[in-house]
Amino acid sequence: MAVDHAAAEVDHLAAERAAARFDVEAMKIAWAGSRHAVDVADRMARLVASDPVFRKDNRTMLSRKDLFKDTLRKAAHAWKRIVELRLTEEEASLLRQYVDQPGYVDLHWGMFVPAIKGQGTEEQQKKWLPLAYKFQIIGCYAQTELGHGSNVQGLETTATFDPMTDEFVIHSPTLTSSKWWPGGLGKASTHAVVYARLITEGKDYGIHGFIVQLRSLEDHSPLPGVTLGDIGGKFGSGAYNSMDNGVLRFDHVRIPRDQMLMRLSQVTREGKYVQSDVPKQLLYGTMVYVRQSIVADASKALSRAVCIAVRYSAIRKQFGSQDGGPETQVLNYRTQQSRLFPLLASAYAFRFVGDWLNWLYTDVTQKLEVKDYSTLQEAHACTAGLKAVTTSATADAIEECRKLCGGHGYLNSSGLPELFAVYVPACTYEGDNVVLLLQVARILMKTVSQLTSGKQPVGTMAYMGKVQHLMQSKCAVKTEAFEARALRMAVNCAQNIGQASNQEEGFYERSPDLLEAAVAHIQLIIVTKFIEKVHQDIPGHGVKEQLQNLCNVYALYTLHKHLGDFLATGSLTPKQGALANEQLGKLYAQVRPNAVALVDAFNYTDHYLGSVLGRYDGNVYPALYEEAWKDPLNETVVPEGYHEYLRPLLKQQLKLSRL
Ligand SMILES: CCCCCCCCCC/C=C\CCCC(=O)SCCNC(=O)CCNC(=O)[C@H](O)C(C)(C)COP(=O)(O)OP(=O)(O)OC[C@H]1O[C@@H](n2cnc3c(N)ncnc32)[C@H](O)[C@@H]1OP(=O)(O)O
Ligand SMILES: Cc1cc2nc3c(=O)[nH]c(=O)nc-3n(C[C@H](O)[C@H](O)[C@H](O)COP(=O)(O)OP(=O)(O)OC[C@H]3O[C@@H](n4cnc5c(N)ncnc54)[C@H](O)[C@@H]3O)c2cc1C
Repeated sequence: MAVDHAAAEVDHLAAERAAARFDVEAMKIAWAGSRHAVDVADRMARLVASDPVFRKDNRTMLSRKDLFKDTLRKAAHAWKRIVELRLTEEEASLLRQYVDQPGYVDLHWGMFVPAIKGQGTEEQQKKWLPLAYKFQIIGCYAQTELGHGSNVQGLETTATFDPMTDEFVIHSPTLTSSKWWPGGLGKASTHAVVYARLITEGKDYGIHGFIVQLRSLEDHSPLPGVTLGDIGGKFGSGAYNSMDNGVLRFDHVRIPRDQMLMRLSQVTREGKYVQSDVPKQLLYGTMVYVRQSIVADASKALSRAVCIAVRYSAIRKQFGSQDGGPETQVLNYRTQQSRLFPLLASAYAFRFVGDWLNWLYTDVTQKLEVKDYSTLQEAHACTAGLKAVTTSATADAIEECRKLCGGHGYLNSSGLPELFAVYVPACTYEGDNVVLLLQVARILMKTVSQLTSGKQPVGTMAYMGKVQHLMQSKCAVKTEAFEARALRMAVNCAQNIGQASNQEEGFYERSPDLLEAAVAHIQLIIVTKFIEKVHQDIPGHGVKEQLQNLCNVYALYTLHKHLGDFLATGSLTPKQGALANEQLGKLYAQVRPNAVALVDAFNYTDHYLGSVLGRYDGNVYPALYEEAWKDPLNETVVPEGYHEYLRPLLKQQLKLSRL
């Protein structure tokens, strides 16, 4: 008798859900942060999913031009709905998230507005923000140039003050000074916050921000002296090609003096440069803000990939029966579990560390308002380091999820290729991950050097103050081992640098080790914040236990993956390392019955997930089959090109065979 495999697969997810040993609804709250957060997210996700304008299943088949126009249409429609429904800022931002298509709006709200808020005076905010809030202007963040991205101090664009006219002259003196990459610049933006070297009274005062109008508000044409366009197609089909990353050159473009963002420093009518009493690093404040939001985004992207891979692994069956009986769900293979469950645990880990980072950012911002700059370094180290570690891990994890889904993972309809292509530049934008980890390493070296002077490290570096204890102790398999590993790696680097002829040379020579020391420090933060989370009061049947398991999986997996560090620094013995690995295997067995419910707790709609493999109902095979027929290649039975290229070839073969 023919078995209806499709019906059997659907039943599988129901059986998986029934087997879960915890309250999924309560876990949704633990994941989202509150009942309110679950409800708002749910409402916005459904609003987007039910609106045909937000359809995205055909995205990878659109040409670049059509994709861009589709992005403009979606952005305009989203704005219309936001205004019509009088959505709050929280609701509007979630709605944009669920539209799930990179576009100029991200940079307008994500960087242009925050740059004016952070670096503009009150007057400048009063003038520019209402225009931006109502979309009467569209803005982008124009910092990176063709020749310089990572090295902000190396930017070449100039803003020279002309006291005769009370204007700045913005100029691109070389090809390499062309602004290159800013999202939204290529086709959509009317304005930009442009970073340029401020020159007044013949002196170069370094990089400052300026609001510059680029396009006419009448017909969108570039203003005189402005040359701009899109920089061209990017990695993957669909994906980040919806974004108009742009190029921009200035030929002596004049702007009024009051368009220099003057909260941090000013130029007077006479051309005098006046430095405010705030640290100049606040110029980098917008980047700090975006880096913390990128950490929150990492858990979103990772949880999407993991949700697809877990559900599909529960559906997919291979081997296990020689006699026609049911085959084994691939989720039951130990290898599948050991590849997948650490990623599931990482999604939760990044979610909680992202929440903590958001708290830290808010706290630092409040302190800055009362001129307390004491936590600026902590904010920089944590945002830079966590951005680097979480985005690298997430990009690798999405690719691993694709492999975990076998051949079907390679299809666009799995959603994974596009998710990867959209996500992977997060390792580069907002600071190349290596460059950011070296920033963390510099702060670690500074902290180690201050230990001897008796200065007590604070915040996430406080553990370094326990130097006597951590350098000597034998550690149990818990946070202390992570602390000892991170501290010992940092101290080793500092000692090696100390032997070099000078500090800079030593830092340069030891930079590969410094990267690893920085990663160890950041992983300690992630583990610590996860542990702190599970120590909180978490309501709901079995929820705390599940989070405890995932926390242990994250910590032990990280330990297993970096066992070399733990052994080399003597933070663990080989026996402890082996025991930790044993324990990890046992934890996977505890995660297994809960895996599907743990990804259900992310509460993603099928629309947002965008994957036939990750469908909530598990009805994978009919959906895959149906999806294939939608490909433009299947619009005709005989392909275009048959008469030109296939038929003559086939006829020729026929003639040859008759010879
Ligand atoms: C709800 C809304 C959500 C919104 C989300 C929106 C997200 C939208 C996503 C859209 C997608 C993509 C957007 C991408 C946008 C971009 O990519 S914008 C461009 C980003 N560019 C970079 O990140 C450049 C990276 N480079 C730098 O940051 C600096 O050049 C670098 C820090 C590497 C070096 O700077 P230098 O000035 O040369 O400084 P140093 O000598 O190394 O350091 C001097 C001291 O300053 C301290 N420092 C450095 N940075 C900061 C900082 N950000 N904050 C505080 N302090 C900082 C550093 O520790 C040194 O301190 P010391 O003197 O030792 O005490
Ligand atoms: C999709 C996307 C969107 C973007 N959006 C914007 C935007 O809206 N606005 C904007 O201004 N910019 C934007 N950017 C630019 C982005 O911020 C830069 O690309 C990023 O900061 C990296 O700089 P870079 O390209 O100069 O890389 P490079 O610094 O040239 O990196 C090349 C290599 O050199 C290495 N390297 C560099 N410096 C060091 C060092 N000191 N020590 C060791 N290794 C080093 C890096 O690790 C990397 O391997 C965007 C980029 C992308 C990809």
